[in-house]
Amino acid sequence: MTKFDNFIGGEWVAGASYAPNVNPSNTSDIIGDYAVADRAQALEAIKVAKDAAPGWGMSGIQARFDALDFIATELLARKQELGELLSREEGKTLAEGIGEVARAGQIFKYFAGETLRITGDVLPSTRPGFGVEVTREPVGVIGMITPWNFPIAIPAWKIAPALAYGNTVVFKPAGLVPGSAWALAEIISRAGLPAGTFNLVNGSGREVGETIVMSDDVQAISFTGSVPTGCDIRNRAVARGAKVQMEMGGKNPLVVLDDADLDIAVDCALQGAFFSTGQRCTASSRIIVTEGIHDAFVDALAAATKALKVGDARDSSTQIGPVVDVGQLESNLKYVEQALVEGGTLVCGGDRIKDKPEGFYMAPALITDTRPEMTINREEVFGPVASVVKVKDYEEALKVANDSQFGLSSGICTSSLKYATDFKRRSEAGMVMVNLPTAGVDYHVPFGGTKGSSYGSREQGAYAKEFYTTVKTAYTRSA
Ligand SMILES: NC(=O)C1=CN([C@@H]2O[C@H](COP(=O)(O)OP(=O)(O)OC[C@H]3O[C@@H](n4cnc5c(N)ncnc54)[C@H](OP(=O)(O)O)[C@@H]3O)[C@@H](O)[C@H]2O)C=CC1
Ligand SMILES: O=C(O)CCC(=O)C(=O)O
Repeated sequence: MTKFDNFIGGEWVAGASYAPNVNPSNTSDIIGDYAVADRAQALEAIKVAKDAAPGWGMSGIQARFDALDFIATELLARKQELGELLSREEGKTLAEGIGEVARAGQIFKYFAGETLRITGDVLPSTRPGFGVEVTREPVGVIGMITPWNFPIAIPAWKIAPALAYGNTVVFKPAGLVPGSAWALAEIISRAGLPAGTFNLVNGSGREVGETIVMSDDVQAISFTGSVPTGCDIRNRAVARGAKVQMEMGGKNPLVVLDDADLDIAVDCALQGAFFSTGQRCTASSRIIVTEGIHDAFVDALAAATKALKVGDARDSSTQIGPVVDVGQLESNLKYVEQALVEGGTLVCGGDRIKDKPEGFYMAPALITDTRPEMTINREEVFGPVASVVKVKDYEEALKVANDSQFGLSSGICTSSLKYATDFKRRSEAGMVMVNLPTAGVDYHVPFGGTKGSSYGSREQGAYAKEFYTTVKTAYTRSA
């Protein structure tokens, strides 16, 4: 079995132990054994990142551009091969896996360009004879803790801006998907960065993650993952004075109004709820439908859901891959069961697919007759499960849509400019979609939410610099 090491201080370093990377489409397929770092190795990665920070922070923008452009170009050239690896270890379809690798490449291209666009301000002072300059400086060492559902795009949208703005990186990927992280690290290892600038420390959240969170030598933490883990990290990192940025999920509403185009609405719901096996923080897990279109919409969505082909992620005919692991599968099934106990009606799916015991396959679940206060409409499921809430009119739909502890993404299907405009203004979400699925975003604009979904400044696009830089104001006596 091939062994894959961690990357610390410019060297490939054996793990304190190794863990197998299992294919969720077929659990007899082991992709490789991946290094698992211990606390001492995490501390070593932090130390070398700290040592490298002054040098990389003072590096020229051409060196940063060249490194990021190199990474981008290789990711784009190898998107088929790396997309296949991603599908094999995470379970999203091959098309989605290839698309995600391409997206990671585009993110690196974008931030390569951003290195050439770092600006500041030159101002007169209020005092005669003085000048003022406002510049963007690196923050220092950035710790990155990432989830399993976007194993290359989420690391890319944290690592690329961190390096572009002159920071060094300690990257801890999710334990379930070390393969994409390793492949990305291997490309970065050849990008010409000084030793210690970028470090991969695959290891457990409890040991490696906590070491990163609690180290005073890590100036900032960027995290994506679950609410409990994110809140715990935020509380501890903020208490020691670190800068933090958290993306912690959603319970994203898709509103369907009577005047919606039925085909567009069904397509948005189907894609938003079930594609990527529903394992997206932007998934449309609450579908809020006005009463005039409700029955026709549910009938059409049920027919489309039943027709979805669930299967091996790398089979080209598959539309929905497996759930990522057995724990997530069991959790999804429990949420379906609880929705029925609380009064929901199961229209289709909601069970493990019996004739595919080799993987973690679940039939996409559509549940109707749900009420806003039911557990299924309050908590993030993170699987192929959608619930429908019937409402009287637009105002009630908006109220139900906003009635959530989360506020990541929201959507509306309507042919009315008036309702679309009003929804964009009054929806309490960080990202709003009109006649589009709640999931599926561009890489050059901000990503993030309101309320319990996010904390700290936005990720992606030019707004990323708020997190990855600190502002310095310099005064000069010029006369
Ligand atoms: N918002 C989103 O994009 C995502 C949301 N989720 C939600 O989270 C649920 C559970 O998924 P799970 O993967 O366990 O999510 P977690 O939030 O537990 O994991 C996310 C990352 O945090 C790490 N981590 C875990 N515990 C700690 C800790 N104490 N200190 C520092 N880092 C830590 C994990 O490491 P390790 O993998 O080694 O445990 C992983 O890298 C899902 O069912 C889903 O609801 C999950 C993934 C993404
Ligand atoms: O909607 C997308 O494309 C991005 C979603 C995402 O980042 C997530 O679900 O974690």
